[in-house]
Amino acid sequence: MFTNKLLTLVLVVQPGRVLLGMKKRGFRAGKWNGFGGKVQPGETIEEATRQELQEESGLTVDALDKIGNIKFEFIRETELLDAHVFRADNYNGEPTESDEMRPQWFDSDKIPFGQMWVDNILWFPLMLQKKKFLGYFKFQGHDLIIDHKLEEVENL
Ligand SMILES: CNc1cc(N2CCN(C)CC2)nc(N)n1
Repeated sequence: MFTNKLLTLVLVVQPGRVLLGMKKRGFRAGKWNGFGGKVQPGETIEEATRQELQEESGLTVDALDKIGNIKFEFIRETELLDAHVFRADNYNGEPTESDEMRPQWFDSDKIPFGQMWVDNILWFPLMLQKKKFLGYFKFQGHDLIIDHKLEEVENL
Protein backbone atom coordinates (compact mmCIF):
# COMPACT_ATOMS: atom_id res chain seq x y z
CA MET A 1 0.00 0.00 0.00
CA PHE A 2 0.97 3.60 -0.35
CA THR A 3 2.14 5.85 2.48
CA ASN A 4 1.42 9.53 2.02
CA LYS A 5 4.27 11.96 2.65
CA LEU A 6 3.09 15.55 3.19
CA LEU A 7 5.33 18.11 1.52
CA THR A 8 5.20 21.86 1.15
CA LEU A 9 6.22 23.97 -1.86
CA VAL A 10 6.03 27.76 -2.10
CA LEU A 11 6.67 30.05 -5.07
CA VAL A 12 7.41 33.70 -4.22
CA VAL A 13 6.18 35.74 -7.20
CA GLN A 14 6.76 39.41 -8.06
CA PRO A 15 5.53 41.11 -11.25
CA GLY A 16 7.32 39.35 -14.11
CA ARG A 17 9.59 37.21 -11.94
CA VAL A 18 9.66 34.16 -9.67
CA LEU A 19 12.09 33.31 -6.85
CA LEU A 20 13.56 29.82 -7.13
CA GLY A 21 16.14 28.01 -5.01
CA MET A 22 19.02 25.85 -6.22
CA LYS A 23 19.27 22.84 -3.91
CA LYS A 24 22.94 22.51 -2.93
CA ARG A 25 22.80 18.94 -1.55
CA GLY A 26 20.52 15.98 -0.92
CA PHE A 27 17.58 14.51 -2.81
CA ARG A 28 17.00 17.43 -5.15
CA ALA A 29 20.60 18.69 -5.48
CA GLY A 30 21.25 20.45 -8.79
CA LYS A 31 17.61 21.34 -9.40
CA TRP A 32 15.89 24.71 -9.18
CA ASN A 33 12.57 24.57 -7.38
CA GLY A 34 10.27 26.45 -5.11
CA PHE A 35 11.05 26.32 -1.40
CA GLY A 36 9.69 23.56 0.75
CA GLY A 37 10.14 20.41 2.70
CA LYS A 38 8.44 17.93 4.94
CA VAL A 39 5.62 18.60 7.39
CA GLN A 40 6.69 17.52 10.88
CA PRO A 41 4.19 15.87 13.25
CA GLY A 42 2.29 18.49 15.24
CA GLU A 43 2.94 21.16 12.56
CA THR A 44 0.22 22.49 10.26
CA ILE A 45 0.99 22.49 6.54
CA GLU A 46 0.99 26.28 6.54
CA GLU A 47 3.38 26.48 9.54
CA ALA A 48 5.70 24.03 7.81
CA THR A 49 5.54 26.07 4.59
CA ARG A 50 6.49 29.28 6.38
CA GLN A 51 9.24 27.58 8.36
CA GLU A 52 10.82 25.92 5.31
CA LEU A 53 10.64 29.16 3.31
CA GLN A 54 12.38 31.09 6.06
CA GLU A 55 15.03 28.39 6.54
CA GLU A 56 15.75 27.98 2.82
CA SER A 57 15.42 31.55 1.53
CA GLY A 58 15.59 33.84 4.57
CA LEU A 59 12.18 35.28 3.66
CA THR A 60 8.99 35.53 5.67
CA VAL A 61 5.62 36.16 4.05
CA ASP A 62 2.32 37.65 5.21
CA ALA A 63 -0.22 35.94 2.94
CA LEU A 64 0.23 32.45 1.52
CA ASP A 65 -2.25 31.57 -1.25
CA LYS A 66 -3.00 27.88 -1.50
CA ILE A 67 -2.86 27.26 -5.26
CA GLY A 68 -2.38 23.55 -5.77
CA ASN A 69 -2.08 20.02 -4.56
CA ILE A 70 0.16 17.64 -6.48
CA LYS A 71 0.62 13.94 -5.82
CA PHE A 72 3.85 12.35 -7.04
CA GLU A 73 4.16 8.60 -7.49
CA PHE A 74 7.43 6.87 -8.38
CA ILE A 75 6.96 3.41 -9.88
CA ARG A 76 8.12 0.52 -7.70
CA GLU A 77 8.05 2.84 -4.66
CA THR A 78 5.32 2.73 -2.05
CA GLU A 79 5.59 6.34 -0.89
CA LEU A 80 3.31 8.95 -2.47
CA LEU A 81 4.55 12.53 -2.19
CA ASP A 82 1.61 14.80 -1.40
CA ALA A 83 2.80 18.34 -2.15
CA HIS A 84 0.75 21.32 -1.01
CA VAL A 85 1.69 24.23 -3.27
CA PHE A 86 1.42 27.88 -2.24
CA ARG A 87 2.08 31.21 -3.92
CA ALA A 88 3.23 34.33 -2.08
CA ASP A 89 2.98 37.70 -3.79
CA ASN A 90 4.54 39.70 -0.97
CA TYR A 91 7.52 38.94 1.20
CA ASN A 92 9.65 40.43 3.97
CA GLY A 93 13.45 40.39 4.08
CA GLU A 94 15.89 39.71 1.30
CA PRO A 95 16.63 36.34 -0.36
CA THR A 96 19.62 34.86 1.49
CA GLU A 97 21.71 31.87 0.50
CA SER A 98 21.77 29.04 3.06
CA ASP A 99 23.90 25.90 3.19
CA GLU A 100 20.90 24.11 1.64
CA MET A 101 19.67 26.53 -0.99
CA ARG A 102 20.83 29.36 -3.28
CA PRO A 103 17.87 31.66 -4.06
CA GLN A 104 17.70 33.52 -7.38
CA TRP A 105 15.04 35.58 -9.21
CA PHE A 106 14.04 34.38 -12.68
CA ASP A 107 12.00 36.26 -15.28
CA SER A 108 8.66 34.47 -15.63
CA ASP A 109 9.45 33.85 -19.29
CA LYS A 110 12.92 32.47 -18.54
CA ILE A 111 12.16 29.77 -15.94
CA PRO A 112 15.02 27.20 -16.08
CA PHE A 113 12.68 24.23 -16.68
CA GLY A 114 15.63 22.19 -18.02
CA GLN A 115 17.14 22.24 -14.53
CA MET A 116 13.90 21.53 -12.65
CA TRP A 117 11.68 18.57 -11.93
CA VAL A 118 10.01 17.90 -15.30
CA ASP A 119 6.48 18.40 -13.95
CA ASN A 120 7.08 22.10 -13.30
CA ILE A 121 6.78 23.06 -16.97
CA LEU A 122 3.25 21.65 -16.94
CA TRP A 123 1.83 23.45 -13.92
CA PHE A 124 3.90 26.65 -13.68
CA PRO A 125 1.66 28.39 -16.26
CA LEU A 126 -1.36 27.73 -14.00
CA MET A 127 0.55 28.99 -10.95
CA LEU A 128 1.62 32.17 -12.79
CA GLN A 129 -2.00 32.83 -13.83
CA LYS A 130 -3.09 32.32 -10.21
CA LYS A 131 -5.22 29.34 -11.26
CA LYS A 132 -5.89 26.63 -8.66
CA PHE A 133 -5.08 23.06 -9.70
CA LEU A 134 -4.92 19.40 -8.74
CA GLY A 135 -2.07 17.41 -10.21
CA TYR A 136 -0.95 13.80 -10.29
CA PHE A 137 2.42 12.77 -11.80
CA LYS A 138 3.66 9.19 -12.10
CA PHE A 139 7.45 9.14 -12.45
CA GLN A 140 9.73 6.45 -13.79
CA GLY A 141 13.01 7.46 -12.21
CA HIS A 142 13.53 11.16 -11.66
CA ASP A 143 13.29 12.45 -15.21
CA LEU A 144 10.40 10.64 -16.96
CA ILE A 145 6.69 11.19 -16.40
CA ILE A 146 4.83 8.09 -17.63
CA ASP A 147 1.35 9.24 -16.62
CA HIS A 148 -0.17 12.44 -15.33
CA LYS A 149 -3.39 14.30 -14.65
CA LEU A 150 -3.66 18.08 -14.21
CA GLU A 151 -6.95 19.89 -13.74
CA GLU A 152 -7.94 23.40 -12.77
CA VAL A 153 -10.29 23.59 -9.80
CA GLU A 154 -12.44 26.35 -8.32
CA ASN A 155 -11.21 25.80 -4.79
CA LEU A 156 -8.84 23.49 -2.91
C1 LIG B 1 8.96 14.57 -8.12
N1 LIG B 1 8.68 15.85 -8.66
C2 LIG B 1 8.74 16.97 -7.92
C3 LIG B 1 9.10 16.96 -6.59
C4 LIG B 1 9.12 18.20 -5.95
N2 LIG B 1 9.44 18.30 -4.63
C5 LIG B 1 9.36 19.64 -4.04
C6 LIG B 1 9.30 19.64 -2.56
N3 LIG B 1 10.36 18.79 -2.02
C7 LIG B 1 10.33 18.83 -0.58
C8 LIG B 1 10.31 17.41 -2.51
C9 LIG B 1 10.29 17.30 -3.97
N4 LIG B 1 8.78 19.34 -6.60
C10 LIG B 1 8.43 19.27 -7.89
N5 LIG B 1 8.08 20.39 -8.54
N6 LIG B 1 8.39 18.09 -8.57
